[in-house]
Amino acid sequence: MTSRFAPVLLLFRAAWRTSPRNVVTVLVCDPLGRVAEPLVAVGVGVAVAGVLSGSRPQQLLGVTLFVTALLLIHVLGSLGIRSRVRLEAETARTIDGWLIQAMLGLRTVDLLQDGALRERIDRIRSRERVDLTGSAFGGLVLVVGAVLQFGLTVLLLAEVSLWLALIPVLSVPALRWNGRAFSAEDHADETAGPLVDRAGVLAEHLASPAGGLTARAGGAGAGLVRRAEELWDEADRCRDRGDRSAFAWTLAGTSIISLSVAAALGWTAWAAAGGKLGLADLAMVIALTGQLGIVLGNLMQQTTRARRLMRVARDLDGVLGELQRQVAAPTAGTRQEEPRGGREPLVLSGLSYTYPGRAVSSVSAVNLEIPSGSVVAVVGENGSGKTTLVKLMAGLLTPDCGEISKGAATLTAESRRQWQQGVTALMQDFGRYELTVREGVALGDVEAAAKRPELLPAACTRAGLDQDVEKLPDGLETQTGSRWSHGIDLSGGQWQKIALARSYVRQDWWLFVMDEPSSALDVEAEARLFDRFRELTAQCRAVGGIALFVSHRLAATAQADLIVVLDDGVIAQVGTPGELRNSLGLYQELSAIQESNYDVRHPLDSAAT
Ligand SMILES: Nc1ncnc2c1ncn2[C@@H]1O[C@H](COP(=O)(O)OP(=O)(O)OP(=O)(O)O)[C@@H](O)[C@H]1O
Repeated sequence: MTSRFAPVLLLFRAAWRTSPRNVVTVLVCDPLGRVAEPLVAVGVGVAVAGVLSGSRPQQLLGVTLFVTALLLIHVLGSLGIRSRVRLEAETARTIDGWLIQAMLGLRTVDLLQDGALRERIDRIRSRERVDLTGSAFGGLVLVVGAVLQFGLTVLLLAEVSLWLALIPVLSVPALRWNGRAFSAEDHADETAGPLVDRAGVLAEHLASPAGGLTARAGGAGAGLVRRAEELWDEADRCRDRGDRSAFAWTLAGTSIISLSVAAALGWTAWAAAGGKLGLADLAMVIALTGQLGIVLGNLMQQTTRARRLMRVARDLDGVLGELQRQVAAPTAGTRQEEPRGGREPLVLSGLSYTYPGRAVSSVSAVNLEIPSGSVVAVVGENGSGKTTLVKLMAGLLTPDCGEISKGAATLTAESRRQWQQGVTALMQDFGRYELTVREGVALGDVEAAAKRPELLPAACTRAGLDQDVEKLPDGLETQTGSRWSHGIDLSGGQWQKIALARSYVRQDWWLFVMDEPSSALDVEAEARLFDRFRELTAQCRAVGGIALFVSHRLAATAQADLIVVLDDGVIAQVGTPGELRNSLGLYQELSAIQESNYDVRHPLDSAAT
């Protein structure tokens, strides 16, 4: 019962939160405007009766009713439409805000790694869906209006004759057939949706500067366009099939409605000819049956739309529910001490993690003790689980089993917030925020940056961004990003330096995570970054913090106090740089490969000797 009405309640809550005034206006104006339409016919009937009986007051009443009904239709109609359009646009924003809030409420990214859920969220957040969800509440009110209008029309006809009232009721099957038309369209949309999405990915790629370049450089553009067109054509064929089927059902529905209206008119003529119907009733019935086709058509249209809106609302309710359940998931019997720097080591025991939908664990039974005040390098081949491991330590993923603790603090669902409070991170998939450089860096700790603006230039210098900022037209105030007409697009390395500077803004950390911090940096910038590791080591020692960095560049690991070598999700080796260089194993193998690659002599040099 609750779950059935939950989506409707959700839509109402969203609309009410957005604008109670507009909700009331829509609730009052739309249905009343609809109900006023049959009253025009009543006005006609009363006025004709007044003319026939020669009663002036009755004539006046009829005309007043007629004019008032017309006024109500226009005034309430236009007020209702205005408020509904405003409400729809604003509610769409409220709902999108709720989704973003719910996603931000997740302390881990576990759920967001689930491809199926991501797809559902992306679909709801797509422009078209957001608009549809925003209009859902107004759409349901329109259905209420259409039902009331239909009900009042039937009642007024019943007032004249029960036979007459039965005729529009007979056309109710048209609504069922309309449902079939909706299902046919819906099925076509479901089939065409993934094809359109794939074509969209190709089109988006081709339209982006980077994708356009790939297409031109490789000469693959024509092939990609052809593939996108094939996908669109296939989607169009699916939709055409759906449209044909829907058209057949709709035609059947509208035919039965037309037959009903014709039957109503026929009965009226027959009854009038037989003297069973007075002139006043005749006038009202003709006016009502004239409207009947429109009333039934409107009912059909609104109920179809309502089905679509309800499906979107159910999707939204399901996704929000899933996200919120995760946020509120209780964990019993856990400690909530806040991890701090200090002397206690960070201890991982029996830690394993498997991504949703994957059969194999990305991190398996990891046991590790990391002393406080140390800089730790995590190395290994592609896909060995380095990012997964550091994300687990940062509290961004929830292990399937095992425990992470530091002193009295254990990382649990309840303590996650405090745990993350002391983490600063530069992740491999860092965000490229197209803001000013200052704003992009300040995101590292918005409050600290507002209180102590001097943190920003210092963080830029530490990240090696200062020289780039000097060359930008407005320094720190330069607008970044090619989406803005006055925006400056940055190089991959400059974006990475901004992300690095962001991680340096936070001051009160005990865990500093850098996942491939130099992947986009040039040789000089990379050398400066690792040179500055001495500062980081000193900082770690001073506060008892831990700095973790993931790197493919094994030479950089010489700076670390400890190196963790991962192989297929398990720890293959742990030791100091000296220990690992001198022991046989994966670290030595990988180092040998890298060194031999850097040692390759240029062919021209070889030829000269
Ligand atoms: N979101 C995800 N969903 C499913 N599997 C994932 C996801 N992210 C990573 N994996 C898988 O987990 C394994 C470990 O990935 P991870 O990113 O931790 O490796 P890595 O050592 O950091 O690799 P790289 O050096 O390429 O960055 C890989 O097999 C990868 O395919």
